[in-house]
Amino acid sequence: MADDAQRRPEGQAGGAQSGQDRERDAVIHAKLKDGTLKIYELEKELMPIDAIRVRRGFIEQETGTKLENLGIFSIDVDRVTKRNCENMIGTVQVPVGVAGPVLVNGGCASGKYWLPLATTEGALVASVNRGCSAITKAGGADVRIIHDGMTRAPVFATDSVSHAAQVGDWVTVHRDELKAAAESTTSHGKLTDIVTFVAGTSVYVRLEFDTKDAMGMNMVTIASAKVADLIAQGTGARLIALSGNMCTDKKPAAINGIMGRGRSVVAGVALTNEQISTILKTDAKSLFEVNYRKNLVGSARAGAMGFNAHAANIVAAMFIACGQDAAHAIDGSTCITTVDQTETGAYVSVTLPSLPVGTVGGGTGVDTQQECLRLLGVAGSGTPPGTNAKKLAEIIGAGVLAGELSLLGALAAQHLARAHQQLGRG
Ligand SMILES: CC(C)(COP(=O)([O-])OP(=O)([O-])OC[C@H]1O[C@@H](n2cnc3c(N)ncnc32)[C@H](O)[C@@H]1OP(=O)([O-])[O-])[C@@H](O)C(=O)NCCC(=O)NCCSC(=O)C[C@@](C)(O)CC(=O)[O-]
Ligand SMILES: NC(=O)C1=CN([C@@H]2O[C@H](COP(=O)(O)OP(=O)(O)OC[C@H]3O[C@@H](n4cnc5c(N)ncnc54)[C@H](OP(=O)(O)O)[C@@H]3O)[C@@H](O)[C@H]2O)C=CC1
Repeated sequence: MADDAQRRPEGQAGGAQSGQDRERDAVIHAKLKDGTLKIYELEKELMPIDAIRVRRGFIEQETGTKLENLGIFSIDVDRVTKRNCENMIGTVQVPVGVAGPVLVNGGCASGKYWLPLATTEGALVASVNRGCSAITKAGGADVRIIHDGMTRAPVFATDSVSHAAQVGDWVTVHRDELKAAAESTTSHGKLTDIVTFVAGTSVYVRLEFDTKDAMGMNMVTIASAKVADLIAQGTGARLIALSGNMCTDKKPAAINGIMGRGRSVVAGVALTNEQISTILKTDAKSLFEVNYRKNLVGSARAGAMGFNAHAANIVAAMFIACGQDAAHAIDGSTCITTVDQTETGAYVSVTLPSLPVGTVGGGTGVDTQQECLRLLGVAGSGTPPGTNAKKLAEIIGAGVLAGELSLLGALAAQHLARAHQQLGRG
């Protein structure tokens, strides 16, 4: 943790610049302008808080834009400039709302949770809040992790299709050796599966890891580099790229939906007719029909890879609040939502095959994001390792279920436009 000087926003207590400071900044700006100093080298000469101010001042000059709000923040920039962001000039503030409490009956998460949602979309928090209320009144969401494994798939070039097939055979025979090499790079990660895919002379080796409480992309990438070197040495195949896109990271892909990636989560809740009527202002039949014609048939007709209403909304908002990699919101979009009519109402579920989340590493240590993780009781390493990340995945699964319930309800009741008129444009 850095001292207060590191966190002090310019313009707040002690942040006012003296004439001497301004002169020093002007000298550095001149060096940046003539290229004798690069903007990414500022931290070598200055404290991070000063490097950020000087860089921002330079960008203000270069673009003729005043950036006074970007310069107001409370996070520990000493840590962030080392681990999370290069060429930092400030922060963007995203409003965080809470929804809940939502009762979760999970394999790891158990109890009532307030969900932090970072968003600028009016009506989103209200919607999730309504869904949480429905879930909690219904006795809670059943949530389970059905698969857990982060993947990296290097691509190799071979001389012929028979050579490509040999690479697959070699990997099978040397599996234990590859596992030992991968696990020598990490004290937490475990190599749990290896699957090879061939396309002509290209071979993709999809390596899957249990990453415990880390989302794991750095951990898995480092371990995969070691494995890839052994495969190249042992088979004569040429390593073309450590990521061959069969991982698949940050692109929507059927393989993630079928085989899972990160934590695969299912969440479901049984609602009574009374709960559907009083909380969602609709009935089970309408909920079923909206889900069928919109989420299932509509998505199929559109060629969509997700069969849901707005799962990515909740995933993105919770990912941003909780320091997850925001690009992975794309994985949230592949959710499948189902509505089964029952004798007493409806059973609604969401299946998220790919939810890459962690409670250590990446952005989880940034002060504001860490507070959101603490709010959920999942910051840092779990006991045993892995349980905190699984808890977080289950809580997000319940949040997605809440969002789906509320939006399906609003669509069934013809309330969508009204809600956004009232809450999204005030
Ligand atoms: C807006 C509601 C919730 C009103 O819902 P309502 O049932 O008319 O309102 P209500 O006044 O009867 O309140 C019901 C509950 O909603 C919550 N609630 C109500 N108001 C608030 C508020 N101000 N702040 C926080 N929570 C609020 C709260 O839980 C409350 O219960 P209570 O606590 O009073 O017992 C509802 O109409 C709704 O959920 N609409 C759907 C809005 C939505 O989901 N928008 C988000 C995404 S839309 C989008 O981005 C994707 C899209 C649509 O394009 C995807 C697609 O193609 O489908
Ligand atoms: N490299 C890439 O290709 C990509 C990187 N990213 C970025 O990667 C970052 C996330 O990578 P990730 O590997 O999760 O994070 P970090 O790189 O921050 O590493 C996490 C490390 O924390 C250590 N650790 C301590 N306690 C635990 C615990 N309880 N469970 C698991 N690990 C623990 C592990 O060390 P040890 O291994 O020594 O045990 C682990 O490797 C994000 O910033 C993301 O944006 C995203 C996509 C691609």
